[in-house]
Amino acid sequence: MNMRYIRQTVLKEFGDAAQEKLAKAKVLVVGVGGLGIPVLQYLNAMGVGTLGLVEADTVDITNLQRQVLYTEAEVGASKLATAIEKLKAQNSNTLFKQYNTFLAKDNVLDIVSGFDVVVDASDNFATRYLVNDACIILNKPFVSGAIQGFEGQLSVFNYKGGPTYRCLFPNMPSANEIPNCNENGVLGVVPGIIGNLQALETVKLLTGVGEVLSGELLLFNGLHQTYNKIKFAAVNKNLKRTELEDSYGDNGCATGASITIKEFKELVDNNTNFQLIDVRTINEYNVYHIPNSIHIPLAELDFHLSKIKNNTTTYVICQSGKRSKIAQNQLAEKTINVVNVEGGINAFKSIEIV
Ligand SMILES: Nc1ncnc2c1ncn2[C@@H]1O[C@H](COP(=O)(O)OP(=O)(O)OP(=O)(O)O)[C@@H](O)[C@H]1O
Repeated sequence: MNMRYIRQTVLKEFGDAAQEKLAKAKVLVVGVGGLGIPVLQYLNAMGVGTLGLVEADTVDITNLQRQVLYTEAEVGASKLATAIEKLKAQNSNTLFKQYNTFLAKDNVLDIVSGFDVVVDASDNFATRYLVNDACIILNKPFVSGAIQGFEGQLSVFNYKGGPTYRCLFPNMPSANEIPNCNENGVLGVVPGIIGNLQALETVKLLTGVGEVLSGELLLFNGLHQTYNKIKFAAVNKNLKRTELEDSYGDNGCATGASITIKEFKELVDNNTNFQLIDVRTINEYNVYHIPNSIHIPLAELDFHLSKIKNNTTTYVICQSGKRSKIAQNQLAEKTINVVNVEGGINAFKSIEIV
């Protein structure tokens, strides 16, 4: 008998049988932020045998009000490395698989295939649809959580033939339907609540104890302390899929840091030491560019990675902010973290004139 887990194995509904199932389980957690941290801490504490972590972001000062695993001293450090170190100290029996990348179309099937369950703890639609579609192709359930403001949502998708994310939300919202993440506040404790509920659903799903929240969406409102459930049905055409979509757009605002044009302008005006990659075409670059920027057109990015030094903060800019976002995601897949300059040269020129 393993004393470590006695307080849960003593529960007659749980017992040694459920504990053994946890020990054999392999769970992939996508994103080690507000939701991913409580998910990982509890699954690790409770004895899930293998935990996979996908993350390529670094700790930001604005993360600390909700990402409670990280400390002030770790601002700027890799979330993945920092989290793994702490989780290993928490439970040395767990096998950790680390993926220092953002989950993307070209890596999702490889990564997800090694796990029994996926917990989506990311914060953007592109990743949610990607996880959903990969889980359908590979026939894996996934535990989904989402938060905004004082509210959160929770459901388990693709569980034993149950509805998928697309049965509830058939298509990815267009860019102008997605709120700007900078305006997207969240009360620190809310991801803690939803993340813990995701951990609970994962444990139930793995052990067969209790009822899994499949075909139902839990809506949590922190201001009124209400938990409502709505039921939804499977839509046949969404249950089968053999291929990913051609594109999942970019990963929204969450997959990499960005800087407002005002903040960026201050850096330029103060001659702060940084590296700026300009990913526009040569014509655009010749018309106007920020002094000392390094020109690498987006289409040639992969061939010029050696031009990007990794010992300084790197910003990436284009004309309006769209291509630079794509470049940022492309670089993130090569585990190169860059900061996107919001609004690009257009925005830079407009405040230069003011
Ligand atoms: N495709 C992805 N693959 C892996 N991790 C992802 C992916 N998309 C988002 N994430 C990660 O999920 C986490 C979500 O955390 P959270 O919602 O608390 O916000 P954040 O991105 O850390 O902060 P902010 O939104 O304030 O910039 C982030 O650490 C982010 O890097």
